[in-house]
Amino acid sequence: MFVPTLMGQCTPEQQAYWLPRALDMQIIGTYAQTELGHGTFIRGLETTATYDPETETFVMNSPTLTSYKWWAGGLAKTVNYCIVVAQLYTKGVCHGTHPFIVQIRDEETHMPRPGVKVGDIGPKLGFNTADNGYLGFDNYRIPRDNMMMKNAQVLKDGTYVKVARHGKATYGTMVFVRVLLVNEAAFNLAKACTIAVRYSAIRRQCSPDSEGSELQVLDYSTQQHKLFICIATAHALQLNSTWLWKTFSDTLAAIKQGNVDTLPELHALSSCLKALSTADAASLIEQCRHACGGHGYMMSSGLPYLYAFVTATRTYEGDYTILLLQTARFLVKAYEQVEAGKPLTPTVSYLSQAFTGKKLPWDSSPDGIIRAFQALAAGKLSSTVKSLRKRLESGLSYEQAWELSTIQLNGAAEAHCRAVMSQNYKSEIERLTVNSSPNVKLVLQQLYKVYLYYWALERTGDLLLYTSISESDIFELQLRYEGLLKEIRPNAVGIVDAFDLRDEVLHSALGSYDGNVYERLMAEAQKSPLNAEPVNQTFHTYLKPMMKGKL
Ligand SMILES: CCCCCCCC/C=C\CCCCCCCCCC(=O)SCCNC(=O)CCNC(=O)[C@H](O)C(C)(C)COP(=O)(O)OP(=O)(O)OC[C@H]1O[C@@H](n2cnc3c(N)ncnc32)[C@H](O)[C@@H]1OP(=O)(O)O
Ligand SMILES: Cc1cc2nc3c(=O)[nH]c(=O)nc-3n(C[C@H](O)[C@H](O)[C@H](O)COP(=O)(O)OP(=O)(O)OC[C@H]3O[C@@H](n4cnc5c(N)ncnc54)[C@H](O)[C@@H]3O)c2cc1C
Repeated sequence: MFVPTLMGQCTPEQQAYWLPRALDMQIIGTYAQTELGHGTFIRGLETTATYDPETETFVMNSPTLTSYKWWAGGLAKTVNYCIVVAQLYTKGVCHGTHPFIVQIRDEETHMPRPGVKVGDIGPKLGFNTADNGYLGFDNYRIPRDNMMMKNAQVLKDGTYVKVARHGKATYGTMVFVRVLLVNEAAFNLAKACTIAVRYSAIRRQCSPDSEGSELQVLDYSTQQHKLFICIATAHALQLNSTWLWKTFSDTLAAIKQGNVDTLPELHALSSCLKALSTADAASLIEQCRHACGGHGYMMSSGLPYLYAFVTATRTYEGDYTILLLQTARFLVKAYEQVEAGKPLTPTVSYLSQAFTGKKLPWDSSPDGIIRAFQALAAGKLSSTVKSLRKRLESGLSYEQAWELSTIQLNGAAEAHCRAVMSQNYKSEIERLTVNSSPNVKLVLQQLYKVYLYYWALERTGDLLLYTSISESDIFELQLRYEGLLKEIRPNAVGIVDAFDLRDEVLHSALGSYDGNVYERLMAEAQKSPLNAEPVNQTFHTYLKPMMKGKL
C-alpha cells in the first residue's frame, strides 16, 4: 500500500523524489492509518499533525493511548518509513485526516528516531510472518514537504489549500486495494478447491454395498455439493475481478481528465464486491477444509493457512458490514432517482424496471434467474426504504432511522452484489468464450449454472417473497441442480487442474498433482521435532515421576 499511495497522493515533484527510492528498496514503507481506538471510522482518528510555520515542519503527536497506530504490516521491525494518516491542524483549524510520509527509523542504524515509539502487536490468527506494528509520536517533527500534497496543500505560511475535486480523494489507495482483493479472493479459493477436489479423488471411504470397493469421496453428491460451488465461485470471482479492474481503470482515466462522476459507482461496486468476494472465499475455503475430513485440519494440507490468510481480508481494507453499508447508501440514492424519473448508472439500471409492485414471473433459465436476483435486490431495497421512511415519519432523525434499518440495508446491498456478480459472470463467459471450443463453453456454462442454481436454492425464502416461484418450481430446480453436479463430476479434476497452480504454490500434502497423498502426509509428519528422538525428555521430567507417584 506504500507505493500505490505514493503514486496516488503525491504531487509529480514528490513522486519524482520518493518513488524511485521506494521502488529501488532504498527505503521500505507501510501504510499506517488504523489506530488502537479506530479503524473503520477514519474521521475519528486521533493522531495529529500540527503545522509550525516558524520551522516549516509538522509536529506529529499521539495524544492518547487509543491514538497509537496499530496493525500496519511490516511496521514493527521491517520498515523505516511509513505513510501516516493524521488529523491536520494549521492556523488553529483542524482540516481532517491527511496522509504524511514519515521517517521512523534511521536509514543506516535502523534505530527508531527520537520521538518515535514503535513495536510489534503480537501473535495473530494468521499473517504471523508479517510484523504488524504499533507506532506513537511525541512531538516528532517532519518537513512540510512530507505532507502528500496532490489533493490538499499547506503553504509555507500555513495556509490550507484544497486541490482535489472529490472529498474522498485521499481514500484512493483503499479503493485500489479493494479492487485487487477481489482477484486475491479468487486466487486463494482456486487453491483451496484444487487441494480439496484432488484429494477427494484420491480419498476412498465407505462402500454403498458390502461387496463393492470403497467409493472415491468425490462421487458422493454431498461432497460435490460442497466442492463444485467452490470451483464455480472461484471462476465467478476471477471474472468479476477482471471486470472490476476495467471499471477501475476507466474511472481512473476519467478522473485524470477531471471527471469524478463515476467515482461513487466505483466506490459502491468495489465496496460490495470486496465484501462479498472475501466473505465467500473465506467461508468456502473453510468448506474445502471440511471436505477433506481430518487431514484437512493438518497444517500440511495447506488449508488452515489459506483460511487464516483469507479470513483477514474480510476485515482489513474495510470490514464486511461497513463496506456493504457504503453500497447501501448508493442504492438508496438510486431508488430516489428511480422515483424522480432520473437516469441511472449502468450497474443499477435494472432498478428502473423493477419496482412494478408485482411479483416477477418465475423463469428458471439462467437469464430468468439473474432477473430473479435483480427482482430480489430491488424488492429488498424497496422494503428497506419503506422501513427507513416509516422510521423518519415516526420522528426519528435520518441517522437514527438509518441505524435501525442497517440489517435490511445490508441485506439489500448483498442481494444487489449477488445480482451484479451473476450478471457479470454470464457476460464475461460469453465474451471470453466466443472463440473457444464447444467443450470449454459447455464446462464453463455448467459451472455458471451451478452458481446460479446454488444461490437460488439458498435464497428460496426471498424468491417466494419477490417472484412467483412455486413449491414445484423449487423442487424442479433442486433436481436440476443435483443433475448438474453429476454432469460436472467426470471433469472435476481436470477443471481444477486447469487453474494451473504448481505444487509449490499449493504447498499442500493433499493437493499435489501426483496425488501421492499418504506418502506426503507421512513425509510431513516426519518433520515434526517430536519425531527427532525415540523418547522425549518430558517423559523423564514429568511423565515417569507422575506414573511412579513422585510428583
Ligand atoms: C500492482 C500491485 C499488485 C499487488 C497485488 C497484491 C494483492 C494484494 C492483496 C493481498 C496481499 C496481502 C497483503 C495484505 C495487505 C493488508 C492491507 C490492509 C491495509 C488496511 O487495512 S489499510 C486500512 C483500511 N481501512 C479501511 O478500509 C477503513 C474503512 N473505512 C472507510 O473506508 C471509511 O471510514 C468509510 C467509507 C466507512 C466512511 O468514511 P467517512 O469519511 O466517514 O465517509 P461517510 O460520511 O460515511 O461518507 C461520505 C460520502 O463519501 C463517500 N465515500 C466514502 N468512501 C469513499 C471512497 N473511498 N471513494 C468515494 N466515495 C467515498 C460515501 O459513500 C458518502 O457518499 P454519499 O454522501 O453517500 O454520497
Ligand atoms: C491482518 C490485518 C492487516 C492489517 N493491515 C493494516 C495496515 O497495513 N494498515 C492499516 O492502517 N490498517 C491495517 N489493518 C486494520 C484494518 O484495516 C481494520 O482492522 C479494519 O478496517 C476494521 O476496522 P476495526 O478494526 O476498527 O474494526 P471495528 O470498526 O472496530 O469493527 C468491529 C465491529 O464493529 C462493527 N462496526 C463498526 N462500525 C460500525 C458501524 N458504523 N455500523 C455497524 N457496525 C459497525 C464492524 O462491522 C465489526 O463487526 C489490518 C488488519 C488486519 C486484520
